Amino acid sequence: MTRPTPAVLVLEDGRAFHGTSYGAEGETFGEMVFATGMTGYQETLTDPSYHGQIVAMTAPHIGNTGVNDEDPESSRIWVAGYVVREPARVASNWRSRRSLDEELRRQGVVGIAMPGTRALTRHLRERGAMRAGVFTGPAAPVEELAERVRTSPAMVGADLAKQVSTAEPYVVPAHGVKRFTVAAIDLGIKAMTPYRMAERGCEVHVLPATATAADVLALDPDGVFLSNGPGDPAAADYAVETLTGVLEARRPVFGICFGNQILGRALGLGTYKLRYGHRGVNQPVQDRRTGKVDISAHNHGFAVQAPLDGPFDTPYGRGEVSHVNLNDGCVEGLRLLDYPAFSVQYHPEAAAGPHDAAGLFDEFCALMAGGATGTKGEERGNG
Ligand SMILES: NC(=O)CC[C@H](N)C(=O)O
Repeated sequence: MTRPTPAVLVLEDGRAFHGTSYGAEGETFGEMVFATGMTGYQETLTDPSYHGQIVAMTAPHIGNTGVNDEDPESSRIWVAGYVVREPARVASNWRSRRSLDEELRRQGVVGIAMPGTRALTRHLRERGAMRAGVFTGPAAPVEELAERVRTSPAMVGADLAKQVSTAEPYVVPAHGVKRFTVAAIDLGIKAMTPYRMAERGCEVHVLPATATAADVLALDPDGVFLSNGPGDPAAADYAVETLTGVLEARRPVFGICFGNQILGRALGLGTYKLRYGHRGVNQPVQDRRTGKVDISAHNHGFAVQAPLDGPFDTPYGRGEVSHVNLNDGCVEGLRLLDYPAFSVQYHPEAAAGPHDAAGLFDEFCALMAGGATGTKGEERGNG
């Protein structure tokens, strides 16, 4: 039997974890984060929001159901590196086409299987997300590797949305009768998001991250959607500028995750880096208006800073924090009170699940139907 190739994960603070190579061999650098979903590793790997991050799975056994051709959220794996405790030796599922190990190799994704995923998670929880590197094969001294990690790019200030966005616009047709035209700005969009809108009769025009407000408005959309995406929202001024143009044209707006942060910025709010972020499928989020709690899918390392004690002024009338996270109290949603726009920091498209928040897509459709708010009609009436 051939011996497995050794691998080491080195954090920027010098802590190292030893294991064996999983997936492609080589070396990789990125921000070290952990994801707590027990299911949905394919959706995690292919979520463009993970671009630039090395993801450790806290679920101890990964790869059990192999890799299928239906669940990817984009055309490729985006994680910079992958860390698991114990890879499944057998992939078994009726949809499985190949093993996860094979898929990681096929796509050149460097990973490590190591016993210390729990210690790693506790370390990140105490010290916060930090840069890391995975190195396979005969290892150089850890201090030397840590020094290389410390010279790799940091997540704060990173403008990554443009790197994952579609180069060309494309259209996802409405299922059945078309009710709305949606312009969706792809900052790192997941496949399930336009699908959820198409299911509700939206014809979704997906536009590159650098689309201008003029590009968006040229479609005469009933509503504008801002997607999730990787990187620091403070570095995406172009998206804020586009959204500002859209808000000035008074079109209904819905944003998810990065989109929530961009809406926050367009309203004049700041964003900040969370200590270690939320990545998983069981985060409790409370709707402050109804008190209802949704269990929801998350993947964010930044959050919006907004007043929690009541409505605040924005250039478009009053705004409020619509949702908060019950684990750490951070802002999970924004809503304008005098304008049809809202956003959430989490993932109602539920890929992977849960589906508690799916109704938010219906809320967007209700805003676009616009009877009550009538903003598009108003604008047209005035023009
Ligand atoms: N999934 C996302 O859209 C993530 C948004 C942003 N990159 C963050 O980490 O907070």
